[in-house]
Amino acid sequence: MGRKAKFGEEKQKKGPGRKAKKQGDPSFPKHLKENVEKKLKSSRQRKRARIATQKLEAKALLKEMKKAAIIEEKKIKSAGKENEGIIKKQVPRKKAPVPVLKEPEDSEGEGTTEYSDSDEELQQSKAKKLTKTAKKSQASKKNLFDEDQSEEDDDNDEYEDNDLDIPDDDSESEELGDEEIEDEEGDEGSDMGEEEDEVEGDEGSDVGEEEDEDSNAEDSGDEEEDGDSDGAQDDDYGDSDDSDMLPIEKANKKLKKKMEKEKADAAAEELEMNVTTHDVFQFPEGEEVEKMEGLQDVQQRMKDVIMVLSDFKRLREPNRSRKEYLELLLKDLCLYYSYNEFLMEKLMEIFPLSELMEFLEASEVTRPVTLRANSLKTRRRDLAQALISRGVNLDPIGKWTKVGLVVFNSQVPLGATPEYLAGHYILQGASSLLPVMALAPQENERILDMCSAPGGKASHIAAIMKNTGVLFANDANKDRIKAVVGNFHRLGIVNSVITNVDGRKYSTIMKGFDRILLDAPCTGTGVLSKDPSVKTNKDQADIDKCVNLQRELILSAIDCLSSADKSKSGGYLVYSTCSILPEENECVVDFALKHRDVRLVPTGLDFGVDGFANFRQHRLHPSLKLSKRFYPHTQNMDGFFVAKLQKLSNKIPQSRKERRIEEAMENPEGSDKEDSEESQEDEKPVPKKSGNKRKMEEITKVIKGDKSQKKPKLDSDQQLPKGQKRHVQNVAKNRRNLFKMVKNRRNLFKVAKNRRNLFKILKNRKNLFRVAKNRKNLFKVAKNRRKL
Ligand SMILES: C[S@@+](CC[C@H](N)C(=O)[O-])C[C@H]1O[C@@H](n2cnc3c(N)ncnc32)[C@H](O)[C@@H]1O
Repeated sequence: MGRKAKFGEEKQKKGPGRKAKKQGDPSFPKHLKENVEKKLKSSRQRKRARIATQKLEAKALLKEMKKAAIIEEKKIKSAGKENEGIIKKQVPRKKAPVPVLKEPEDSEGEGTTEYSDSDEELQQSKAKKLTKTAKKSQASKKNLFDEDQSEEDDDNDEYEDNDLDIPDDDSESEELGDEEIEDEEGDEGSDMGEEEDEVEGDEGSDVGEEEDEDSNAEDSGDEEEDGDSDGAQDDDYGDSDDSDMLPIEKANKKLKKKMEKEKADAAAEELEMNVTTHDVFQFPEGEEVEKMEGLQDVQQRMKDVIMVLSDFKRLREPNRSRKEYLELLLKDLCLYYSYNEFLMEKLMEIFPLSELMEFLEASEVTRPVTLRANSLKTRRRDLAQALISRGVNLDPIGKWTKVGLVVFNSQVPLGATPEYLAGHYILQGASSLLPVMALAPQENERILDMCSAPGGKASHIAAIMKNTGVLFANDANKDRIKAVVGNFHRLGIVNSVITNVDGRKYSTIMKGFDRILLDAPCTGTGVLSKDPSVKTNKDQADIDKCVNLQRELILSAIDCLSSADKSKSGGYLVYSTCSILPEENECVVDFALKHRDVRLVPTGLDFGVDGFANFRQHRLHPSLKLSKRFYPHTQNMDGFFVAKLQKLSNKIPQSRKERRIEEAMENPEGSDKEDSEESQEDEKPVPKKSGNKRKMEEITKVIKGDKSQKKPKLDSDQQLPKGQKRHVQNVAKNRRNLFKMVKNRRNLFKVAKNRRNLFKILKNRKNLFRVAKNRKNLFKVAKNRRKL
């Protein structure tokens, strides 16, 4: 039998039964006493009362689930698209508490009891739970690192430091820890307000009446009652399949249905919007192009144009070309994302439209703060523990690095913690770990970082070398080199020589390095979120300037390198930039492949996008696919390029063009094929001599007649159509002129020859005068002699 409500009476002591312990007797205000007594006469009414209570429970749960779903959705949005991403755990261990709904399946009784509290109680219990789990969360992280430590105490190598990888099946405490974070966020609370009201409103309308009438018949506690209640639920939900379900399960089912419906509605809405767009979008005329009310209009037009371009045949306006649509899109993209047209065009050449949008969006979002644990001074797990205890929320970056940590939020400035000052870590973008990993430095090697300031990658190299061998850290910028000195001191690097030399001249100073990192100066088009000024201040001249410097630096770096046959460990060069422009990346490496005896080898990085082997008019070496590109929209890291080269010998191969010129000099009659591709790639101009030679050959051909070409047989001029006749006449005229030119030239030669002869004659004349003078003198001498 169910417990009866006691109106105004003192509580009766109960026995030690489970239910008696769990729940006190229900009590009601006295003024309701009479009504309730009347209304609690039939068992049917009591059943209905139970249903009402269950409904209440379900509503409360529903509300919780909605809250969690909204918070989760917000988090996912803010975390950006990281599905493919390497830094996946930017929003770590945050799960909507939806799975909690399954709990009652395993432990029915508990589930019912746990969620049968009133709304307020539920909130209170949650708050308590959160306070507990807030502590638990930090503790659990510590434990995680502790476990790693005990497992890997003998592990000193950062490449083997496989510690912090958090299992996918996150612990409960982690989930709850996140709930805590969610609750702390004030704005979420305000977002939820509306939702709560809605739910409460629903409650009122659904069960308000029954609640008033029957809420005192809460818990029967015997089996007969349970059976009845099932029946009652059947009545209520009208679904015989649901009869065995707990209210929580029903609530879950209901929520799922609601979510599906919302999803379907959203899809339908989008479809409708698209269809409308198809019908409505008209290419703007004249001033309409500039006349946009706001960014939303621009955005809508961009979407429309992309849609048209995606199915151009069907959706275009008949008299409009693809170029026109692209130009309109270019304008809108520049306006919407604040780029200059030059850079936007460059980006449009690199990415297909859909990917371009992803890239642009990702470039609007700042990348997560990441740091590298300095393995010379600490282990990543120890550092993580220390920082966690200071209120830093962090995680390993990903499985691909053993030293990187991503920071979600911090209560302390990361550049001023005792750990930072003691050199236990350095703040470094995730992407800047990649070139060093590709370089794979070894202990006791001689390594050069040609452009090292401020020393992030160089210090990473030194750490992997474990302070053995010699690391030359160079930079041409005197001021920036100071940062290298500072960082090296802080990080405890003692195997390094810091130099301040123009990298282009380094090979004249020092050679014979086992490995070289050339992290070249570049336009910075991969780090737009860090430096948005790049969006507007770059032009072709900047790119050309960078490319020329990069070409010179890469050749110089190769010249500094030991070749594979001389260096025990290989003679490797890693070329990297934080630009995504192929001109600064693949094209520079391709240039090096043509001008030095090097080959591309795999970077060893098993993620990222393959480099371009073809790009627009550039036909690059196929092995350029071995290079790697990294983008903010695919890896959630700065845009980056990494290529690894191995030097095979010190030979300097001639470029094809140089070979051709030499051949032409040796054999002027030889073939003179044009290689358009190379003429674009190579900077060196063709010597004038060869150009004149070619011109002369052409002239001779015209004069003598090109035997290789069939002459058209002409019977008479009358037989030719008008246009051709004129052409033939022109050719004849030109031919005559050429003859004249050649004749004149010959005459000029003759004139010159005659001039030369005249000079000779004059010279002879002078000599004759001299002879005559001498003769006169001789006569005088003879005369004097005779006199004597
Ligand atoms: C991309 S930054 C290098 C970043 C560095 N590798 C790091 O990880 O901290 C490029 C560097 O190249 C340097 N640089 C520019 N021209 C140079 C040259 N001709 N020779 C050597 N270094 C140069 C710049 O001063 C700049 O510090």
